[in-house]
Amino acid sequence: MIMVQGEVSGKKYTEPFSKGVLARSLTRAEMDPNKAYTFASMIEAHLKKKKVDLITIDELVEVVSRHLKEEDPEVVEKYMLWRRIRQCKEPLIILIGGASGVGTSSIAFEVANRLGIRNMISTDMIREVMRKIVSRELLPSIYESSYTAYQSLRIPPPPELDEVLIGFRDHVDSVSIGVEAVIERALTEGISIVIEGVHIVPGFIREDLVNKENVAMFVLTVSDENIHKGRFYSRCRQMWARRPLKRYISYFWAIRRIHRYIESQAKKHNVPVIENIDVVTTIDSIIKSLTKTSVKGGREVAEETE
Ligand SMILES: Nc1ncnc2c1ncn2[C@@H]1O[C@H](COP(=O)(O)OP(=O)(O)O)[C@@H](O)[C@H]1O
Ligand SMILES: O=C(O)[C@@H](COP(=O)(O)O)OP(=O)(O)O
Repeated sequence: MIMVQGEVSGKKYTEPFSKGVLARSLTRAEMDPNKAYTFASMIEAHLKKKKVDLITIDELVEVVSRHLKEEDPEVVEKYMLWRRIRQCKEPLIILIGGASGVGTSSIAFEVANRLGIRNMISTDMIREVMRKIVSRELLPSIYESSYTAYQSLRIPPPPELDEVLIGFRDHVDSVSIGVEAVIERALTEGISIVIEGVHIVPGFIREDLVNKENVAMFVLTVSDENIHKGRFYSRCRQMWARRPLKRYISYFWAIRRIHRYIESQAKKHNVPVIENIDVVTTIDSIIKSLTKTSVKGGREVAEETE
């Protein structure tokens, strides 16, 4: 049997070589699942032929990338990027924001999947919990949607100010307290997590949290209004969708204003803005950006995920 030796927090461990585990990491680098399994079997055969009975993870990665270079040069680049992110000692907290409908939940799911992160929460859920704790009288804006929050303002803003944005800011300001609590808990427990939704707005979450090396924020945009509108149609087509299309379409004008505001906040706070047209391109830019910024130095693995 071939044993693989890894290291967690300075402690060495060994486990049997698994074609399934290797194949899964290759599919995360976008290799076709069937091909990934065949490739993993080929690596196993190669190690057996070389009479290897113990191999370190680093050596295994070297063997895999050497063979991958011949097989599929594109996958090797993605595989190495994925490895670098996994080599971070700290938990990874990924925040994905954007106006309703730009694709934060779809992209968060894909990113979590690609990185093997098992925890994901939407800010809508955080808001829902907060609604059970705080009364409507005390905090009326969180009982609204982000794009209708302006209707709950107790004192109408002066006419020169945009009431939609005043309402939105109020709404996000409150939900951000819940978002901060989730980030703090994840940091304390050492849990990697993806948090997504319209309440992830640059400038609203405490700086001491967002400035941490292992906390990364992204803002998604869809510049073309028609494409953005189309996303509501595609979302509501799903059989289980319970969100009324009419509501999003009738407030689409407000959602677009919020879209512009979130984008401007991202630019002001140097948060990467990613145009979410093609899912694969969006995910690739998030993963690339993560290796450049939040995972500085490529440190030793905290294998939470496998
Ligand atoms: N890059 C993309 N290309 C095509 N459709 C997308 C893309 N991102 C999201 N969608 C689709 O757009 C709709 C809205 O996406 P969703 O993730 O629910 O948005 P949000 O969570 O930001 O409101 C869904 O039907 C989703 O499948
Ligand atoms: O407040 C909001 O803008 C949306 C955000 O949800 P997503 O569209 O981003 O999933 O929630 P709603 O109140 O419509 O359920």
